Amino acid sequence: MSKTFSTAPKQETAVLVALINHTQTPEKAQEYLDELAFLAETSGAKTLNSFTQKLDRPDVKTFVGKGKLQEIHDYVKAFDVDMVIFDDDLSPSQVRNLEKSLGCKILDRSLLILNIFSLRAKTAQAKTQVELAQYQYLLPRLTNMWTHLSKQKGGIGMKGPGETELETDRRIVRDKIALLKKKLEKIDKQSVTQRKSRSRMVRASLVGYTNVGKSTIMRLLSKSDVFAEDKLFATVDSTVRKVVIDQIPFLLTDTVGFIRKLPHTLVECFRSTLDEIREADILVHVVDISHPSFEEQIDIVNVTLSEINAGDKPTILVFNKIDQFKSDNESSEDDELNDEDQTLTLDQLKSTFMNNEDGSKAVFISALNKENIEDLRKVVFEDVSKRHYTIFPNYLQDQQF
Ligand SMILES: Nc1nc2c(ncn2[C@@H]2O[C@H](COP(=O)(O)OP(=O)(O)OP(=O)(O)O)[C@@H](O)[C@H]2O)c(=O)[nH]1
Ligand SMILES: [Mg+2]
Repeated sequence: MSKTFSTAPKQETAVLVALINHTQTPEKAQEYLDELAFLAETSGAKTLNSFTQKLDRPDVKTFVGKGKLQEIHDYVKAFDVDMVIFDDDLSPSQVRNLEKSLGCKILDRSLLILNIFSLRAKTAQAKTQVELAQYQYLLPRLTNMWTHLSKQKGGIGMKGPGETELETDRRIVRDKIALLKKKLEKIDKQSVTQRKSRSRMVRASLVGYTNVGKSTIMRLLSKSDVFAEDKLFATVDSTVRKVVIDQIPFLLTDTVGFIRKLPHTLVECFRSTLDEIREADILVHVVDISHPSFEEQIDIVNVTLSEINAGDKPTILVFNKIDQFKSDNESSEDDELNDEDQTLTLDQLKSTFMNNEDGSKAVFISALNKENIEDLRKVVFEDVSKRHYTIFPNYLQDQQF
């Protein structure tokens, strides 16, 4: 967290707001706030403070109650904060009320994630997908904040007689959505053709929560230069590389990471990118074992995989960052207040996950220190070659001609 993206003097400042429901422990709530702060940092904002309120359901008008709102207001004024970021989606009227009461930019979690995606997207496909998701997010919220749109687009004859600005804005956004959808359809057709042309190879996809080390592993396995960074959603486009292990070629895809409360519009718009996962023969599910909530993250990834109909593929579980897991445990042993059997040891975790009844495999590695990478290669290779020989029973003979 200490590394910030830029030291430019004009870095925007933010405060975070989250609700804690009765099922959440204070640790869990803190962790969610840390993740939100990480998202804010990734999009370039500096978090100054965070506010929480114990509430099972957000206040319909202002998300938090009156007293809390006053507290946030006083802080925002005192420190001249640029934006307040809420951990859940806000309704248009909540945004309006909050803007009025707090007098600064109001963002919710989806908007933040969409921002990051738009900063990260590189290919035409990803850019179009994000833009579409942004407009779809915008459409139902076109009440107050975006009326400037029509002013920008004014003068190009869009504004019919008797229409209000808002209606014009809505039409502009709807037209834009239709246009982007058409554009995406065209790009998607091209990628389907591309995927078909390489369908003669086994396909494995790296999947997992964001920032777990997928791109780092991709780089190790394919010896290629894939962008990895300690930021959320470093990868938004999927990257495909041909990998050969023991004469058997296969395709390895690095994909966009998943996260809690991933905006639904985003999942929808990324459908074609997620096709890479859906059409994969094998999933390599990467987990950051040093993260306190790695088990919850596994669940979130599994739920998201089911949502895109990729829930029942043969899967290799790769527990990454074992280097950090050790040091975390060592430091907690020094802590006298630490509840002794709170965390399982690495050995205990290994015996839990390596003896899976469903026959799925687990490997424990450190991509950073290149620990157990040969094991990983072996396990991936076993599954790839099994699959390969089912598709091409005579592969080695064929190769001789
Ligand atoms: N300590 C430790 N750090 C690691 C390990 N593997 C990767 N990292 C770091 O974790 C961060 C995220 O790695 P990435 O490879 O970008 O993760 P990713 O899953 O591709 O992330 P997204 O593309 O953002 O979803 C980087 O700072 C890596 O250097 C590891 O084994 N140990
Ligand atoms: Mg990545």
